[in-house]
This record gives sequence, structure tokens and C-alpha cells, in this order.
Amino acid sequence: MQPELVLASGSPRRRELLRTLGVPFSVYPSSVTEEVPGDPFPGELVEILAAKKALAVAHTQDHALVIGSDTVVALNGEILGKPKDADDAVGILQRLQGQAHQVYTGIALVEVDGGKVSRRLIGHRVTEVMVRSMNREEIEWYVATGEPMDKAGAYGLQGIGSMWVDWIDGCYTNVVGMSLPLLYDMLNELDYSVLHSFSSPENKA
Ligand SMILES: Cc1cn([C@H]2C[C@H](O)[C@@H](COP(=O)(O)OP(=O)(O)OP(=O)(O)O)O2)c(=O)[nH]c1=O
Repeated sequence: MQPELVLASGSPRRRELLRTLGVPFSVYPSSVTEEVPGDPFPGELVEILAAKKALAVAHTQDHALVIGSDTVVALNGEILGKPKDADDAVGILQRLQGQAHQVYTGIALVEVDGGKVSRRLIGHRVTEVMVRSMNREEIEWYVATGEPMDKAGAYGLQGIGSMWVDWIDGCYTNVVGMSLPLLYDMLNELDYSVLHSFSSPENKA
């Protein structure tokens, strides 16, 4: 029997993404602080935080595959997370517009068997995103919609923000919160078959 999938996330985007796989899962958001010691590169940071989230929830499980994830935006090597407030969101968007940046998302998969962590995998993907030039009115209007507030880089590619994204280079779902091709590979590596667990017809387009 396949273990239960547990999504260690409070992100509605990650829930939607996982739902598209059509496999049963439950959701247990972790309450870890998104702080790490030192000054890691973006790829290291998202892997550390993804593992931190997954392990925090893994310790509450008996038999499960726990998924943790973390997304940051990097602009010329500088890491930008979620905006602190509306002014911060305006500032982030002013910096992002008119040049390409990178979106890093880490995924950690932790297998728990008999209440103990038996195996774990960690990985990340990078997607380049070009946000076109936005004028002050557009930025302030966009921030006032509220969409940027809980998102790394202060925009949502899956939402209104798509109006200002000229192109992306790499995995789309990686930008929105979790690369599904990466997750699929990691699940296979830990012997979990999406094909054999698929049950939900609700996602037929
Ligand atoms: C760049 C980008 C980010 N995001 C979101 C995905 C993530 O939810 C969020 C990054 O914040 P995270 O700290 O990675 O995740 P979270 O706090 O929302 O949820 P949890 O830690 O419980 O898993 O930004 C989008 O929805 N669209 C985008 O285009």
C-alpha cells in the first residue's frame, strides 16, 4: 500500500498544484520560522527551508510521505522573499520590472515509517522570469489588489501579475510554488507511483 501524501504547507497555490496530480493527500501547514543561519545561495536556502518545513510535519506522522517546499526570488544574486507590507511590495516590483530575475523553489520529500524518518530527498529548480516595465500607477494599482502580498517577489504569475510577465524560461509550476515535474521524479524515486494512485477525475480539462 502506498503511504499517505502529506503537504506541509499553508500555501493555497501548492494545494492547487498538488491537486492537479489527482492523488489523495492531506494538508498540515508547518509553523517553522523562515530563517536560516549564514548567507546561503538561493538554491541552498530554498532546500534548507523546504526540508525544515517537511521535517517539522514528519515528526507528527506515523506512515507518510511529507512534502515541504519554499520559493524565493533572486535579483542579481539578492534574495527577495514575500513583501512585509504594501510599501515593500511597491519597492520590490519597482526593482523587478524591466529585467529578468530567477525564481528558486525547493522541494523536500520525507518518508516516515513507523513514526521514524526512513528516507529523504531534497531538490530545487530555477526558472527565469521577465517582468516587463510597469509605470507607477500600474504598480500601485496591482499592489492595491492584494495579490502580491503573500507571494515571493510580490507578484503572482498565475494571477493578475501575468499581465506584466513577458516570458519565462523554465518550469511554470516552479514559479507558482512547486515544480510538478521535480515532485513527480522525487515521488518515483521514493517508490510512490502517481499513475497507480490517480483517482480524481475532477481535474479533467
Ligand atoms: C513568484 C510567485 C510566488 N508565489 C507564491 C508561492 C508561495 O506560496 C509563496 C512563497 O512563499 P513560501 O514561503 O515559499 O510559502 P508560503 O509561506 O506561501 O507557504 P508554506 O511555507 O506554508 O508552504 O509565493 C506565487 O503564488 N506565484 C508566483 O508567481
